[in-house]
Amino acid sequence: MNTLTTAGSSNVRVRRIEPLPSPSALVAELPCNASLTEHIQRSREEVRAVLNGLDDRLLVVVGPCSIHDTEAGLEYANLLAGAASQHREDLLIVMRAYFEKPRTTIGWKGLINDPHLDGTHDIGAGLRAARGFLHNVGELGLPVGTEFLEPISPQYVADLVSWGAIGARTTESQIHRQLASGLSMPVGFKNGTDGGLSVALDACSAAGSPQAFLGVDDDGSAALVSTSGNPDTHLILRGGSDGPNYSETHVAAASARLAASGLNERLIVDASHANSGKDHRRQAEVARELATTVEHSDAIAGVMLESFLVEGAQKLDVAASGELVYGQSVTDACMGWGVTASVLGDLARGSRRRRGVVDRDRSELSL
Ligand SMILES: O=C[C@H](O)[C@H](O)COP(=O)(O)O
Ligand SMILES: C=C(OP(=O)(O)O)C(=O)O
Repeated sequence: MNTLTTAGSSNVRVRRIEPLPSPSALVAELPCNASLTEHIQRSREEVRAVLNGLDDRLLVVVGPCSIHDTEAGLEYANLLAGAASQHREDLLIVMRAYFEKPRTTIGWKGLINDPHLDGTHDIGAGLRAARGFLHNVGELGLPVGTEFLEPISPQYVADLVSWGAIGARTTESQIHRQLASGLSMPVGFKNGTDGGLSVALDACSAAGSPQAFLGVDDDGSAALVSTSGNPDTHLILRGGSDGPNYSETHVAAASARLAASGLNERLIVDASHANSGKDHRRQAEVARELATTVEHSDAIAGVMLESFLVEGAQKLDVAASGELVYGQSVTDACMGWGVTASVLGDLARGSRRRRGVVDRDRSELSL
């Protein structure tokens, strides 16, 4: 149903306006039951404790650049749940499940915006698919992290999310800082695409403060939203057009700036994006370097990795209905599962050494 009014000077360039289900209607279809609620609350607390240094594990946010096929995403989630359990003493693993993609210019904007990958933009189905996916991954006992891009979509899915990110292209946006101030989970801000840290530091301060802004309520009606501020904001280093920023020197300098600004000096390092030049092979090398840095850097609370079942990326042409390779990214290139499993092992070893736990591999070797 098109509810567009074109009278006079309004909506001159709008083609259609179609109603969507309200957040409360979608939540009622797929409610967050008591055990899921308990899991989400507990995992948010765990993420918070790691970020604040109260839990000495390393947070690892790992998963596809974007979820475009929920079946392949769930197969990946099952593998990751196994790794999360294997490394639970050393790593707090959160699955990266991104449904909204910020684009440099144009391109597929993610499962919520275009779930059929064909330019039909069935956002109602996209919201339902994203919520269903989060529900299924939550049932596996795996916490999920996502990027929040649209200011309205969190009302449909945020109750199932344990960690949130604001991307490099929106960290400077007041709308996204306001949104983060009201989100119920810890939220990381990426540094700017130019590599600048100031925008992310400003974002952490703004999102940590109470805000009042325009939003929607659970019934989808326009509403004034007043927030208390998010005390769990933090920085994510993702490199920039001025080069990577994952080295120990970069991390120490960023941490010192955070401390000087009265912000959490512990941060997350993204091994992908401008820290790897979007090259999945380079990403694995960066991640292994980070595993070594972690051993003697308390500033690194977490690491982000882009990983899927099959390595690399494939081109998505929304106009052509070509076959897609199952389990391979349609946005940025990802590490394949085999390399990911080995990188997780290295990160677990780095975390274990930082925690001062005797490394069995090493002590056995020295016997
Ligand atoms: O992580 C994803 C991409 O890096 C980001 O969405 C920008 O992608 P683009 O430059 O291909 O549009
Ligand atoms: C878009 C992303 O990253 P960035 O904002 O750092 O480009 C992402 O993590 O998917």
